[in-house]
Amino acid sequence: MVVLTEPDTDHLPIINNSCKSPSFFNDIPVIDLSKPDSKNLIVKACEEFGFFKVVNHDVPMEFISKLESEAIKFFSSPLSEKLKAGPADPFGYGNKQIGQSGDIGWVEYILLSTNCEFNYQKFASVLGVNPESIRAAVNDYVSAVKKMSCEILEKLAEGLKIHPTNVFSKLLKDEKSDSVFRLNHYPQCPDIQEFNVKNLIGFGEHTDPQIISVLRSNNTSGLQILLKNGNWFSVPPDQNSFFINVGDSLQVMTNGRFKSVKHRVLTNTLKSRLSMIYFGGPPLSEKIAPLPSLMEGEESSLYKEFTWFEYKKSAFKSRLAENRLTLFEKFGAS
Ligand SMILES: C=C1C[C@]23C[C@@]1(O)CC[C@H]2[C@@]12CC[C@H](O)[C@@](C)(C(=O)O1)[C@H]2[C@@H]3C(=O)O
Ligand SMILES: O=C(O)CCC(=O)C(=O)O
Ligand SMILES: [Fe+2]
Repeated sequence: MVVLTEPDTDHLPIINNSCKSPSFFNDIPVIDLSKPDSKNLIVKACEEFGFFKVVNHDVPMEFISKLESEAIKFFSSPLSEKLKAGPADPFGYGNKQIGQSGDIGWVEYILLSTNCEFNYQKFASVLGVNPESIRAAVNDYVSAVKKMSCEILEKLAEGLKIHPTNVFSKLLKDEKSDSVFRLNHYPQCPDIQEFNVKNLIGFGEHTDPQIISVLRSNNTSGLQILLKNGNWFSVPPDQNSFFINVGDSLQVMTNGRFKSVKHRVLTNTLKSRLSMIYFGGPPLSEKIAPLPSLMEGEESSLYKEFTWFEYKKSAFKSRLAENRLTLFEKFGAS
């Protein structure tokens, strides 16, 4: 098994060092959820970038801090202990290997499903604590972030003038919603500087397959998004806010009006990064198709009919950087 020990620059994906470091993207749309005009700003941000930052949210800081401190304790444990909570197949503790198709990055993580009974015992024994305390920390955080995601999706529907406004949020609220939660830890990597390598890939470029992704990180940079002009931009970290990504399924439901945003994480060689991401997905049996109320005039669907189960099955066999929607496009290459 590959473990996260010394950086091995022969095997880790590295960004060409001769490239200029991407600049910070200071024009990220900032959505204040307490403001009445936020619904229109959310639509604009999804159309322009598929990405935005949320402030004035109702997620209690104590839920964030509690989970963050449990995650720090977990990732600071000896590797031999952490490996007992793995391998990620896809759920569990993963180290360097991302997914099942050969992708690697300078990252260790915990991936779990929000609706399946999860084996918290595995994590709790690493921390030497009661599994119930970990379960509670994850559940409190995920429930609050899911509530905020539903609020955002309802505002989005309002902004798009879709009725009823719960078309998207009901998919996350469904008890069979196939949502995922992930804790990513990108250890600091000072040794790498000896190799004159500044940019090591933590999590390679990709889009998220679900409807919406909600990310919170500590104050370490690393996240980058690809803009329509083909340039990568670094997202200034903000531990008090959330960053929202449009996922592939929302792209399909809006018939391409919103694009799922390509993003990646480069490691910060001096500081470790810790991120928590909630991926809101529909039930497995849900048909993913453009909403009829969004189709204008003679507009026809850009996508073949498929269920989330079919998409997920195909997505989880793909490489990280692949365009997973191509297979499902009506007029695509396939
Ligand atoms: C290489 C892969 C990892 C991934 C499954 C996949 O085959 C392609 C999509 C990847 C992704 C990206 C967003 C989320 O982090 C994730 C959990 C997901 O739903 O799709 C991961 C998958 C993973 O890490 O298993
Ligand atoms: O860890 C991060 O900051 C982002 C990771 C990510 O994009 C993912 O897990 O899908
Ligand atoms: Fe992602």
